[in-house]
Amino acid sequence: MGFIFSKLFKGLLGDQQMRIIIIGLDNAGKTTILYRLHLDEIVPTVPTVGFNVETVTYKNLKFQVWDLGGQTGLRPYWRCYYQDTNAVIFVVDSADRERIEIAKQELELMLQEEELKGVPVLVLANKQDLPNALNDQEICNGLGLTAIKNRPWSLFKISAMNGTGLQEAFEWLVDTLKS
Ligand SMILES: Nc1nc2c(ncn2[C@@H]2O[C@H](COP(=O)(O)OP(=O)(O)OP(=O)(O)O)[C@@H](O)[C@H]2O)c(=O)[nH]1
Ligand SMILES: [Mg+2]
Repeated sequence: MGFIFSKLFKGLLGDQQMRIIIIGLDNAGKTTILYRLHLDEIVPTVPTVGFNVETVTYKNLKFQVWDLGGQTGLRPYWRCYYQDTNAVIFVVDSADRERIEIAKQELELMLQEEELKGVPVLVLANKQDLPNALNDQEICNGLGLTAIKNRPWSLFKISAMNGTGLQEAFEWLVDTLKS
């Protein structure tokens, strides 16, 4: 009985690969975040054309994490990756004050997608190490986050560059996916 239970438990948690996609405007820091999660390292990046995908293991859970290119011409292709997605990480460059409205529009488009109905969204306000970074209240207002009622969501201030906040944010996501 115990063995069966432990196998079942492992099947539910240990062997299951959750699919996560990371989206957001170009230069937000998505690829930097992916490799922070995967290797706990800063890797030099170039703008992503297409995607990067890595398996991230955290607390006995395996995540297949897809990092999608965020340049204007690539954003229409995000929806090609939405099927069977368990969670979305939406990354914002907190110092990019000029484009917060564009980020909001892209977020809204994503939230309307039928394939992502009810899927949790983790919003990462990245680049908090920069002096002119918007704070969480400003990001929350800028993206209109309080209007999101039909899914779990949360906002975390992070810096992929120095690693602050990312673990706490990912912890929220894991707890949300487990519950
Ligand atoms: N200061 C600072 N710079 C960062 C941070 N995260 C990423 N960057 C830098 O921002 C630039 C863009 O990072 P990427 O990870 O390539 O951005 P991206 O969102 O993947 O961009 P696309 O692939 O074009 O969509 C790089 O020069 C990173 O080193 C951060 O937390 N702080
Ligand atoms: Mg990239």
